[in-house]
Amino acid sequence: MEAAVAKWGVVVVAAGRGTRMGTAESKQYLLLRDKPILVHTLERFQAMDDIAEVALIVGRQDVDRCREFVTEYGLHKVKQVSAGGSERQHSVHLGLAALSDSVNWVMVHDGVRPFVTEHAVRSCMHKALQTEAAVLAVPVKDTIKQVNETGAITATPDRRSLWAIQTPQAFRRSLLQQALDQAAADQFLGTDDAMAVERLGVTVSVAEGDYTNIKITTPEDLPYAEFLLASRERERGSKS
Ligand SMILES: Nc1ccn([C@@H]2O[C@H](COP(=O)(O)OP(=O)(O)OP(=O)(O)O)[C@@H](O)[C@H]2O)c(=O)n1
Ligand SMILES: C[C@](O)(CO)[C@H](O)COP(=O)(O)O
Repeated sequence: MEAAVAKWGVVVVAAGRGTRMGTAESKQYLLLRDKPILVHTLERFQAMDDIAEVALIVGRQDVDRCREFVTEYGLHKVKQVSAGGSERQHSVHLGLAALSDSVNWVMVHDGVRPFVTEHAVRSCMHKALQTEAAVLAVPVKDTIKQVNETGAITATPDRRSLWAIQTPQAFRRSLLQQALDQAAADQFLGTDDAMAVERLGVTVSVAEGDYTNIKITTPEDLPYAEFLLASRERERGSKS
């Protein structure tokens, strides 16, 4: 039997409130130089030939302005802009349902990770095609301690086995669908997409990414994001 051709879709989740950022405007709409953070993120996938379509999941109150961004910034791979759920995992579940039926491989990406590189996305896609499920990650640089509610250290896991997990997270679509359906049925909530797949007993692989693929989360991330943007522009300028 002939192997089905991979058709990739991306679910970009941006329906969070950005509580840890603490700004009146949700963090995904804060301007990084001249454009909202979310637009920078969408442009990463817009530029990749092997991405067929993007489903963008945002807060219900932001659907209209995001549809306007799609037109204003020429983000024609964004085929769907729809409302998310109360938790990230619910937003991912809704995004998966919004992709065209013909999409058979999927990546999930945080709308607030605008510095992911094409090289890193490709290595995640490649690893997923080999193994069914893969996430970008970097080895942790600090020593990590487990601390109890009284503030006492209870364990120091071996750092050599610890990785900080990022997005994109890439899966055969049917596998992620099964995992999220099961998680919903069991009322299981994970903090990333891989957790739903792991609990099915399926191995999720790691593709090594970059430390610069930050999730813009707290106020001190903003000046670093400006710095990263300026560095990327300098790099592009020196290549052209
Ligand atoms: N119900 C939710 C919650 C989060 N997200 C998205 O998931 C990504 C990663 O989440 P996080 O950084 O935690 O964003 P927020 O939930 O917005 O932040 P906070 O936890 O500080 O409120 C973000 O792009 C966020 O918009 C989402 O689509 N739907
Ligand atoms: C999916 C994720 O970005 C991987 O690091 C992260 O777990 C999202 O978590 P958050 O609690 O929504 O910040």
